[in-house]
Amino acid sequence: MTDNSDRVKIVSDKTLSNGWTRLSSYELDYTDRKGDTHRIHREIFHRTPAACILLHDVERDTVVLVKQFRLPAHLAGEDDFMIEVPAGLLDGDTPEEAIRREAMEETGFRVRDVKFVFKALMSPGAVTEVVHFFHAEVDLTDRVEEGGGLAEEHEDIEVLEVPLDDALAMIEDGRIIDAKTIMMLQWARLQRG
Ligand SMILES: Nc1nc2c(ncn2[C@@H]2O[C@H](COP(=O)(O)OP(=O)(O)O[C@H]3O[C@H](CO)[C@@H](O)[C@H](O)[C@@H]3O)[C@@H](O)[C@H]2O)c(=O)[nH]1
Ligand SMILES: [Mg+2]
Repeated sequence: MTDNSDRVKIVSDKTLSNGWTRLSSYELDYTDRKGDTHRIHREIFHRTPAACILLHDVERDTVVLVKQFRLPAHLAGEDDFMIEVPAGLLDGDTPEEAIRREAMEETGFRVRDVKFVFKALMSPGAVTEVVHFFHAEVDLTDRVEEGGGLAEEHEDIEVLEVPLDDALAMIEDGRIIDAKTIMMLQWARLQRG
């Protein structure tokens, strides 16, 4: 990693809103590649880290997806119910602990061996969220609970088992528009060779 920290000096950080997610307004002095320093203003959402997982039944070549209401999709004029890979916030756990917990809560699948694949910033211009991506092989005996999400959190999650090829087709026809889900399904396609 290149250390460019001497090119960035945070001048001020003002909290504009401090609800579920903190939104802050920054002033920073940024020194560009030519060596000129500029005062820049940025508004940033301080999102905590998250994890997601592709649960793949290799034998049947199916993947486990979840479908749930997403207000931002509704507001953007897209289908309110998004089809995604299981995901959740780390809530202070390690990424691996968190994704085992979320897989169980959302899908009822017990995850045995889990493989870290990559991590990604999903909206690096404005959002601090880092998502850790995992993969696990599952079979029918791993579905030990119903899933569906936490009732006390008003999660209302439908669990889908979809052939990988059908899920890939759902990217093409626009039924899957969630970035982390598209990334994981494309990754699975590449693994298959
Ligand atoms: N009170 C309150 N609760 C919220 C709010 N936003 C979310 N929640 C609750 O916080 C929990 C978040 O559920 P998780 O399963 O931990 O996260 P997620 O919503 O699935 O988020 C994942 O996918 C998102 C969309 O791709 C990502 O944005 C997110 O970082 C993560 O990867 C849910 O119970 C939801 O009700 C809010 O503004 N206020
Ligand atoms: Mg979730």
